[in-house]
Amino acid sequence: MEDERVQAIASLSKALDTIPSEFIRSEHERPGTTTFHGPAPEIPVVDLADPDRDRVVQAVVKAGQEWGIFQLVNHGIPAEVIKEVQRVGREFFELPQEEKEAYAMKPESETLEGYGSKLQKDLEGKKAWVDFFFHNIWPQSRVNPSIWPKNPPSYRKANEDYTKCLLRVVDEVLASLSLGLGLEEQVLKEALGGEDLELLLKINYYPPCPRPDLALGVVAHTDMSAITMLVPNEVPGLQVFKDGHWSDAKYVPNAIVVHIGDQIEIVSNGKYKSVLHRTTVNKEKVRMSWPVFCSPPEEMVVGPLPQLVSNESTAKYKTKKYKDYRYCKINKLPQ
Ligand SMILES: O=C(O)CCC(=O)C(=O)O
Ligand SMILES: [Fe+2]
Repeated sequence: MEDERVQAIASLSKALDTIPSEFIRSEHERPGTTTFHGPAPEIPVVDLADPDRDRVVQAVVKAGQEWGIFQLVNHGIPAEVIKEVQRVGREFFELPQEEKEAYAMKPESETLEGYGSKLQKDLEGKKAWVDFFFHNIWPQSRVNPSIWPKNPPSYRKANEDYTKCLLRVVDEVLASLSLGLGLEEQVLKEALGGEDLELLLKINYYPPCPRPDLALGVVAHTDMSAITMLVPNEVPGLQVFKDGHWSDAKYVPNAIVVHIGDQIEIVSNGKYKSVLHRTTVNKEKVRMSWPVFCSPPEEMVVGPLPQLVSNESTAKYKTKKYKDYRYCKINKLPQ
C-alpha cells in the first residue's frame, strides 16, 4: 500500500526525472498540449461585502450561468482561520508515511472518510498525481473527530473554527443563488436538505512532478455536490474548461473558489451550470487544496424545483435520491 502513494512515487520519480507510465496521460488529456495559452478570460470575482445586495446576486447569477465558478472576496472568513486550516493540513501530509497510513481509507467502509489515493486506474487506464484526505465537517451528527488527524494537535480546533465561518458563507451563496432564480432566499437550501446539508472536507496533496506536462492531478470532472467551497495554497494548478478549451484559473489571494456542482445545476433546471475542471501539477512545488463539498443528505430526493418547471420549460433532469445520483456518477453509469 505505502509505495502506491503518489507522495512516495514522487520521491522516486524525482531521482529518475521521469514518471511511471501509468501516470502519463494520453495525447488528448496532456496539459502540456491541451492548455490554452491565449488571453484567457478571468474567473469572475464576487465581492460579498458589497452593500448593494442586488449587485451581489446579479454577479453570482452571471457567474453561475456563464462559468459555473467564481471567486468570493471579502467573504468575512479571517485570513488566519484559513491559514491555520492550511497549516495543520500540510503538517499532516508532512508526517512520516507510517503515521499517515494509520488513517488509510478502508475499502469496505460505508463512508468515504480517511487518507487515500485512487488505487484503481480511471477510464483512460491512468492514475492521478494526487493523494487526499476526506472527512465530514458538518452536520455535527456526522462528524467523527476520532478519525480526523490527531497530529498536529491543533488539527481539530483549526477545522472546527473554519467550519463555523464557512457555514455562514455557504448560506449566503445559496441565498444569492436562490434569489437569482426568482425564489425566496431559503428555498434553494431547503431543496438541498436545509440544516441537514452535508459538508465534506477533502485535502488534496499534489506532490512535485518531474513531468507536469504529461500528468494530471485531478482529471476533468464536474463536482457532484451542490456547491464546493475551495481554498488552494499559493501554487497554481486549477484549470477550467471554457469556450472549448482548458485555461488556467488565476487565483485571487484569500478568495474562496466556489464551484457550482451538479445538484445546483439540477435543482435550477439548468439555469446554473456545474463547471468542468481539472488540476495540473508543479515541477518543483507541492500544490495543495481544500475543497469542501456541500451536498444533500443521501436520502434526499433532488430534482428540478417545481417552481421552475412549466409547459414552456420542461424538466431537463431526472428527480432521484442523491445517493442514487452519486452511485451512477461514481460508477460512470448514465443518470
Ligand atoms: O485542487 C483543486 O483546485 C481542485 C480539486 C478538485 O476539483 C476536486 O478535488 O474535486
Ligand atoms: Fe472538483
